[in-house]
Amino acid sequence: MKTLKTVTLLASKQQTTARAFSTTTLITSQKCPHLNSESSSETSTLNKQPLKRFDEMPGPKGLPVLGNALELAKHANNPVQYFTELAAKYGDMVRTRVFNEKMVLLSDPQLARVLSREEEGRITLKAGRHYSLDRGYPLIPLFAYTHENWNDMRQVLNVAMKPQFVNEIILPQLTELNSDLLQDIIKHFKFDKERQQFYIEDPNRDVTSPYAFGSVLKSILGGRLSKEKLSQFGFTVRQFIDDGNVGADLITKLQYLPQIYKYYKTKDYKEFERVLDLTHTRVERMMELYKENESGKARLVEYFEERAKESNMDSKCVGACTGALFNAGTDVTAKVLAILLYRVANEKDYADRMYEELVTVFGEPTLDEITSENGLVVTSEDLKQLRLCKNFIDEVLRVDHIIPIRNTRYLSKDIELGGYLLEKGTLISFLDELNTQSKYVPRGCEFLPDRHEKGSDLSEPKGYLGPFGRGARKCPGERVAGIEVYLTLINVVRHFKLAHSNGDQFPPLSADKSMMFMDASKYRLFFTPRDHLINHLKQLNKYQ
Ligand code: HEM
Repeated sequence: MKTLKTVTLLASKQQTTARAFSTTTLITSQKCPHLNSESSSETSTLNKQPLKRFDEMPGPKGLPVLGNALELAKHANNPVQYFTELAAKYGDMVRTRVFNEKMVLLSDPQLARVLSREEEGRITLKAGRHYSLDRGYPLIPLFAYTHENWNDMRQVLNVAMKPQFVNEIILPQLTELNSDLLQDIIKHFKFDKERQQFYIEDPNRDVTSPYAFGSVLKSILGGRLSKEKLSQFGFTVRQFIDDGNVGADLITKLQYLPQIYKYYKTKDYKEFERVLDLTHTRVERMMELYKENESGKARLVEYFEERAKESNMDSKCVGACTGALFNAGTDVTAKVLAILLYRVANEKDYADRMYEELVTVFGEPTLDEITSENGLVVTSEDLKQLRLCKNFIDEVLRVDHIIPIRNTRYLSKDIELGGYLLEKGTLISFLDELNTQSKYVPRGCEFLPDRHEKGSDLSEPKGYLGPFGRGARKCPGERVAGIEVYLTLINVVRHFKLAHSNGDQFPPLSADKSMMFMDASKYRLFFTPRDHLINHLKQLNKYQ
């Protein structure tokens, strides 16, 4: 059952309304031009209307004491569908309650943006906190309470977000992985004789996961996943990712169960401890193996160290932040990249146009991009010229977002939001799903990259919450992820034509515990190599 951190509830309804005009933080949203009047989300204080209370917000009827606990528990395996139904029925702000803990489901992306920027409160992952304190490890922001000093550690993570580091570190490091990515794709090719095309059994597992892992490694530690280094790891990339996923599932499960593990190590907690110990040792091992910067180019770890020193933090903090970035940055990006490939396969006209754009910027594709040590050299000047590719990526991130319930904030103070007074301790989650989004974005359910052209009639209204969030808690890996997405798109489109097994329809995403993903066992992804590769693939005996 999903229960949330216990909150101290405020006083009576009368007190609440009386305070409504005084001590709260005002959070408003611009009125969306595509929004009908019924679902307007401007705060009523602008019209000097009294603020409404949480209980006045539309939402499913709850039971005495339990609130909506049973309903939420019933849908725990598919919360996205349930929350989408709630949003369709009750509107942009839906209230639910688990015992005395208040939750709001917010579907207005502009209000979500303002909230993300204004509110720094976030739920604490309790099992991770307990584990770190038990082991004497520093608390990463996800494990710290909002009232604690989480910001010093967060400033270390934020080093990865500095705009100047895209040009100085992230892109120069990641462009060197271009040929590895293409070689890895080819390595996993199987030939479908009937279709006379190649396919990859599981693009996420086989290609995009190792690439996402390797990209975090390269940008932070400047290292490559060479055979020699891998043999010294003592673990495989797959094991790192799989154990990370086990840890993520268990931390979510333990969050919603009584914290018995504080007194007695339950089976789940022991397993959680085991995988976290493994991750910890593995990150330490990688930091040791790549202590010397083998790339000869700037890398992030030195800047993490510098930032940590400024706040008098020791090297353990740098290790903890590096671990957090590996954990948070691999699985999610791998899933996004796999979906991107299916989109390229689905949008054939766009893929052709992107190919032309890439030829204009980089020239005709060559075999050397696959066989040379680093592959195609991509600079930030090149990226600036890739307008179609940029629009395509923006649309993939808008339409195919894999975390539809996200940017959750745990109110650290009372606020006014969308005409309501919401009390400290309320949990607000943003639901970003096409049906709800299409109230704000013209033809929002359609995949139309050109909407991201400046001045397009179909553009998202200004002030939208992007896929990585905003404010102090936004994703610190945004720039690393952004470059990974670009480079994957560039390399794949230059060398292959893609198709999938679901005809003209984009294959529907599946849901696992908290994320959406493309299920490759249901929908196959096919590759047709461009002409310059055919001999190479014949020499590799791939056509059998
Ligand atoms: C396309 C891929 C990615 C998407 C869509 C994504 C999205 C997000 C979102 C929505 C959040 C929560 C933000 C909030 O609460 O407002 C987040 C947090 C986070 N992301 Fe990402 N992310 C991606 C890739 C990455 C990468 C590559 C890294 C590491 C290099 C990373 C590291 C993190 C970390 C460490 C946090 C937690 C930050 C904290 O504790 O304050 N992410 N991400």
